[in-house]
Amino acid sequence: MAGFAELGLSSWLVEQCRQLGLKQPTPVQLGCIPAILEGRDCLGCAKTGSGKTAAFVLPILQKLSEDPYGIFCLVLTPTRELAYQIAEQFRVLGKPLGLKDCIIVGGMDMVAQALELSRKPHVVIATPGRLADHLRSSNTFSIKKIRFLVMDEADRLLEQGCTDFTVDLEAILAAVPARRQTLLFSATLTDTLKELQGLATNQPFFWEAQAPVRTVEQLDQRYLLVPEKVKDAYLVHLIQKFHDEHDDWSIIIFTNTCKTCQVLCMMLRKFNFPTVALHSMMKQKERFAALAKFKSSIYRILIATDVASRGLDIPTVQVVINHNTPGLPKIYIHRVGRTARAGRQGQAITLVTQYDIHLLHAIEEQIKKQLEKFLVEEAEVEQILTQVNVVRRECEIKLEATNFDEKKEINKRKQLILEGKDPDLEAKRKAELAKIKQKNRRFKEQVEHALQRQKTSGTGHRGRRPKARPEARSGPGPGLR
Ligand SMILES: Nc1ncnc2c1ncn2[C@@H]1O[C@H](COP(=O)(O)OP(=O)(O)OP(=O)(O)O)[C@@H](O)[C@H]1O
Repeated sequence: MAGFAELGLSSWLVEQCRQLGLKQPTPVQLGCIPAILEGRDCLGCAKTGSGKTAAFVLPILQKLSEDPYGIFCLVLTPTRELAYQIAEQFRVLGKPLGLKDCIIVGGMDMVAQALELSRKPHVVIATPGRLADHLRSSNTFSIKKIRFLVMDEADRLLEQGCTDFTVDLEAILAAVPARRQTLLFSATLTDTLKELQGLATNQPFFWEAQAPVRTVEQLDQRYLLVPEKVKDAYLVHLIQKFHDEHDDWSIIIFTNTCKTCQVLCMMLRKFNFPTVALHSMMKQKERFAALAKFKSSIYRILIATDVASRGLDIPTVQVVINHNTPGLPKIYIHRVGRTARAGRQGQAITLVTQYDIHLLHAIEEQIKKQLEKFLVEEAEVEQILTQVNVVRRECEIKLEATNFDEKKEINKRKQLILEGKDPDLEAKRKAELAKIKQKNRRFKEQVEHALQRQKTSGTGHRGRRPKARPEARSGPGPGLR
């Protein structure tokens, strides 16, 4: 197998890899590094924890060492925490170069960032919203001459989720040169490949890991069927079990909303589990502090929304628990990918309520693997059921007293005003967009059902309009909020 030197990397970079303990390139590194060094655009799709970051950091550092200037490279990433993690890889691998990097993310001081940008760092690592704000409001820096544009978690940057980056990306793309190398990476690139290909037009090199299953082999994936009303008792039971059976344990729990995340964090603390929360309603400093405490194992449980589902590399995480079944298979892939990284073992347990079984099936279909049932001692769960429900209710009441919902609404409005938008108009626009999306989704489901029916009946009637089946019209169950 080729080593880092055979990929065309300079000896100083090979030495940096050795010092970091990277002995052999991973497949995505083997595939992408030579193409990037040749000057080609690159779309790299490989499983979670397979070393995609170094696959772009190493060749960029090599090119930077040949022709150093600032701003040489711009890396875009969907979350603030991920921006810091990528910057760290640049710093460690680029140390002999005296690399200057700059992190531009929301929630941090804008003036200090503007100053840093004006000092022409070699590499800027940014979340789109804050970088676009700087482009709109400041002329003390330019990204007109960048050689590399990297989009990490590229599919997330392009999709129109609850954080929609489209407008900010347009502003950024208008400010970068047409002649550049564009590198796009994710574990789920194939879902948005067409849109992404429009961005990478310079002899694009597409690298995708060939594997029958879309999640890593070392990951033990299970589901636990639980009634909606008592799922928290199962959660507490699961954590207690890991606590009792392992000396050294570390768990990430994913929830669907900031409020659930906060309530569950309070609840788990009441049960004396060392828990920290991470969600977008927290101040940025609190977010960083929480992550640092979890990384250093001061706290063994991180309870988070999907703000932590992508990219975070915390080697000590042995278990991921999905408190809700993710509504999209790709969210599941990224969440469970927080464990079993870089060849390590890991376990993922997804709580599935009576309303979420169709979501579980969709996940299994996408990852091309059936999840096994996780077995628990029901009697043990029953013993704690009432206590857990009472504690959760207490925590809810306590949280409500802090006006959590109201604060969330105010925060949202503040953010929109800062972006120069009218909050009321935005709410209307969002509602309309949601309606259109729902209509499209229903139509897609109807077509899929019709096709499925055609396939099973084997008649193959062509040109017939698909009829809606009642369940296709009913939409997601209450489990999917
Ligand atoms: N060649 C290598 N040999 C051993 N470990 C490696 C190698 N390259 C990277 N790693 C390590 O593997 C871990 C995962 O890498 P990385 O965070 O880049 O994964 P990723 O593919 O970007 O995952 P995700 O899709 O979750 O973002 C890191 O801790 C990194 O240091």
